[in-house]
Amino acid sequence: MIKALKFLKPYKWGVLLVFALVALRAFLDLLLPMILGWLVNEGIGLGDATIDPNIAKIWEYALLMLGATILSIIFTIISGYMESKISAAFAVDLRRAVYKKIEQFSLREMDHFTTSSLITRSTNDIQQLQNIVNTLLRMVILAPFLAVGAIAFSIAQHPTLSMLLSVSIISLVVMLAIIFTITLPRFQLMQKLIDKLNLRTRENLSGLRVVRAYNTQEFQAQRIDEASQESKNLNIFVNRIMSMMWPTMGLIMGLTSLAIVYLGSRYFIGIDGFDPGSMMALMQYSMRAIMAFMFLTMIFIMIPRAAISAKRVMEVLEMEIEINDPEDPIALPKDMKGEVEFDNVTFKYPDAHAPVLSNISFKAAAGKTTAFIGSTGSGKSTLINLIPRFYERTSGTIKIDGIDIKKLRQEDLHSTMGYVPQKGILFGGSIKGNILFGNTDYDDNVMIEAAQIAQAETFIQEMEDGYEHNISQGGTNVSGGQRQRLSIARAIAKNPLIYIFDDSFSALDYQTDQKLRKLLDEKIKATKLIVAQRINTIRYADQIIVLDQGTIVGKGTHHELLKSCSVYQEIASSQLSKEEM
Ligand SMILES: Nc1ncnc2c1ncn2[C@@H]1O[C@H](COP(=O)(O)OP(=O)(O)OP(=O)(O)O)[C@@H](O)[C@H]1O
Repeated sequence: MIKALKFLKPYKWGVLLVFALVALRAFLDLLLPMILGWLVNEGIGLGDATIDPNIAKIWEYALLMLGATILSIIFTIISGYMESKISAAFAVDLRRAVYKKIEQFSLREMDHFTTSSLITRSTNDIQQLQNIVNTLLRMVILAPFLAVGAIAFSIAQHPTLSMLLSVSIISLVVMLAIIFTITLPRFQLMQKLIDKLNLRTRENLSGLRVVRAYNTQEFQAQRIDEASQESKNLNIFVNRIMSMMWPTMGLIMGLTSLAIVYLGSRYFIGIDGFDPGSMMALMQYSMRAIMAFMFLTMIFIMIPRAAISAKRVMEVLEMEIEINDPEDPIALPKDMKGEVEFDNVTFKYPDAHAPVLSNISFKAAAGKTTAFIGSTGSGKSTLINLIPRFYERTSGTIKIDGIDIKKLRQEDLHSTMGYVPQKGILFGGSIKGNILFGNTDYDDNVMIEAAQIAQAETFIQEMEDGYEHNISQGGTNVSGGQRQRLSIARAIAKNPLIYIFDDSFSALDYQTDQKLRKLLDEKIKATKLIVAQRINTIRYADQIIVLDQGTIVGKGTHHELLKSCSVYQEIASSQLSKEEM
């Protein structure tokens, strides 16, 4: 919690001003009952029927009370405005920091938190913290100030009667302690249930078509309903208990007033200068003291609740990032060629028992095409993901032009690469924006040539606004093949040294696949690393690496492998005709 509150540091002067305003307000609030007491005694003259009301005094004290109230309102408005502004700015800073941190996450850290939980943490949890900061700014000074002030003034009015307050305050604190002992542990559970609800809703919405096609709407709805019921039941339970808080407090306040009036008028009035004005003031101070203890208890209660959200947010911010830039990075040489080398690389997923890649060694020559093939789950995507350091190899070395990629800044490393993921990913915005995503020159000719090579130009031109056509969020208004081609065009427009195609041609028809690869070979002289399922996509590659259960079982050209590698032969025979073989 304290660590999260450090994000308030840039606003320390604002916070101090709020505290000063709140203290002034509390001071004015404490003056009011005293002035009321004077007004009653000196103005109305209650308790002595022989004295006429002193209208001048009533006016004087009434105006004094009005002035104090107006000032208090002004301070409250200004401090309220500042509290909202500071807490909103605090939330923005925190959200920005969380987002910045998540951006540095490797896939390992993303797997650790899960996307849904990261969304809840950066929205709901930060919102909770914003609310708490807002409330704390107001109460952290007000509550102790009012509590001490109200009790001191009560004692000054009548030490014996003010003992009643201790009974009221103890009952209040006991009542609140019971309520919060029951509810607090449930708050943590509540955040977890929100995570779960988010996860299920997200899963269901992104797989909506599959859900419909398999007529499992009811089953899915039931799963969401289950999560939502759990959250609902818990919310109802917590709110039911919390709803007892205000009425009980009202009861305690009422009983305290009653006791003061009864005991005061019966036993103490007229003794030792205890007059009706003092009794009224004492009543008002008691109310304020009870309120103050209510605020104080709420602070103690809110802090653990906020601490839960703060902990979840700080977990993200403090997550040790596995993949960091080296302290003393090597600058990218100017004349890079783009040779990629794996030297005895082994990789194990964090929670897995066995490595998915073992002792991988190969060299992908600069400017040549190296392809990876193997059965599903053989480790092709994992291998290719190690090159941009999306995952960190467990042992061995990966080099580009002889430089260990660990010795490069990640930004430099990524600047050498055009990465096309298995699932074409597009962003909301124009086609142009998507293609020129990594091209800092924003050159239209580059865009058009990239689209031509990627076989995307024809369908782009058929669209009403051509390159300005709007891509909806997640690229849902283009087909799978179009999405892949636009992703490929994006990599080409970046003009990288090394291309990484992670099964990026799978949604293309045979003809388009052929044309695209032909143009890639003719026009692009960079190093190409291609993961593919189809032999036809890679048969002309300069080198083909065959993977089986995470190890290399064959290396060579199509013809060499057909002769020497049984796994390759098996894949080829399942895909090619006898003549092609
Ligand atoms: N994030 C992950 N955490 C743990 N294990 C994983 C993770 N991703 C993949 N795996 C496991 O690693 C192995 C290799 O997966 P990978 O995706 O690299 O295979 P692939 O050859 O690319 O498969 P495909 O051709 O089906 O895409 C599989 O057994 C898979 O279950």
